[in-house]
Amino acid sequence: MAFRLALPQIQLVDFDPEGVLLIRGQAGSGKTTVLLERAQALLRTYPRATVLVLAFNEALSSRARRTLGAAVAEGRLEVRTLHDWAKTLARHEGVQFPPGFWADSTTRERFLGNILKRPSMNIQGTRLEAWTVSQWSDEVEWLIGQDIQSLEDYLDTPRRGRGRSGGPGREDRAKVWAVFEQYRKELSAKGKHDLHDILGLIRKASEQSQKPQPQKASFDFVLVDEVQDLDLAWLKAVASIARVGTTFSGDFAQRIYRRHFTWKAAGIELPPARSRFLAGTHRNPRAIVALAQKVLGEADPSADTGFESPSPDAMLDDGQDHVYFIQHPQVREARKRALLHAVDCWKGGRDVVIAVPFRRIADESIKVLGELGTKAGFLQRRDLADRDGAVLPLTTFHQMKGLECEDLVLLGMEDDLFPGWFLSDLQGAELEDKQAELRNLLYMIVTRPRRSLTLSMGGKVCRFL
Ligand SMILES: Nc1ncnc2c1ncn2[C@@H]1O[C@H](COP(=O)(O)OP(=O)(O)OP(=O)(O)O)[C@@H](O)[C@H]1O
Repeated sequence: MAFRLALPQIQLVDFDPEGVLLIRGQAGSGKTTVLLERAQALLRTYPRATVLVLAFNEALSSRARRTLGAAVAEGRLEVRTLHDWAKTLARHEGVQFPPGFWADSTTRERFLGNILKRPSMNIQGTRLEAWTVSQWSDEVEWLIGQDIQSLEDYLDTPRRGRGRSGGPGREDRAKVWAVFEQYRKELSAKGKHDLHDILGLIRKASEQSQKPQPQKASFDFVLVDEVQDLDLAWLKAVASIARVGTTFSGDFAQRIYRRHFTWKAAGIELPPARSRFLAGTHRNPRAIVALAQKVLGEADPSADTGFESPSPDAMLDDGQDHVYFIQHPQVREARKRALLHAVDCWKGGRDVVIAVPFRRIADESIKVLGELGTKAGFLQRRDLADRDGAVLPLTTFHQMKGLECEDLVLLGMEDDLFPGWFLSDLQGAELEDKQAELRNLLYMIVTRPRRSLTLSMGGKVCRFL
């Protein structure tokens, strides 16, 4: 590590290893750094302990592996995504994964589409008839994510959490439940498993091993990054792994998916003394933090999870302006200028990333860059985390979660595109929920760069800026 940890960070690295610790903090405050340092400190203190680091996705597990290289190589510590861990566990217990085992959202929608055509589902003539397959798929994902096991549970579960306000009324839930049960039955009959259903997979492994806790399910210490984006069912799965202590880190202002949990519902005791906040940023210059604060506005993503807005203290400040707006009445021209700026940075050997709200804009931009003689590529997952400058990287906002770069260029900051495109057809509480989620997404993405942020927009500027 090229720097010394600050005192509040050291205190969290060394914080009592037994029980639960939650490390909260604003973007760039060093949550992941502290989490990974803590994993190493635990190994130093308890050389025979088993340690599992759960990263949110492949890009972040790649970052963690790089930092924890030696311990991973020696087999003293495992770094996995939650999905990967559940899969390894299930495989160890003899669960088979034949081709086509996983039902992703496209497969889920196909199954649901077929089920919904059947008159026996009794949807005709109800409000549910107006639902799109993608709304059905969202509701199924919510049922899985909240670990709802019966119609009674479904009727009793409050519609809490962002993105849930528009759920079906009580009178329609029995019908939704029938569709959900049918989906599960048909999926199982075809030997498939819903990709979102991690807890279900672990339960399958338990049944197979005929033990309450399958072998290899436990580690002495578990450290979980980006906890804000876990679903309740995932958190329940995680909560049962550690024999001694679990450390979570996360920032609820960066919750960018429609998922929700409460610690209590997951069976996790979290006394206030064990929920610690890291203030300040070690990543962003002052101008970027100021913009990030504006983006977040008055948002309160979740009162029960202890959100705090970014602090103006401890920002990096070298007296320069690091936020650039590229505005032009024509979107195409604004984008071209922003792309040329990115090319300049890239040719100057800087670690620049271009991020866009939709894949389509990335593909169009790669074409434009090709015409300008620059080799650009769409990168995601590990390729993005391990980028080496061979191509000028483009990616979507979500892919940059937990990552950082030197310079960031954002395309598509026109209001009718971001957030407008995502909000069409929404009203009332659902509209507000979605807006809040997109604010978080924009907050996350604008806080990625260490040096400069460039935003391109043609026409009306994104309302969050
Ligand atoms: N004490 C420190 N001194 C200097 N740099 C630091 C310090 N702590 C962390 N950093 C650096 O600051 C950056 C942000 O750290 P990190 O990614 O751990 O923050 P985070 O809170 O997890 O961020 P985010 O929530 O935005 O993903 C990294 O480049 C990290 O190396």
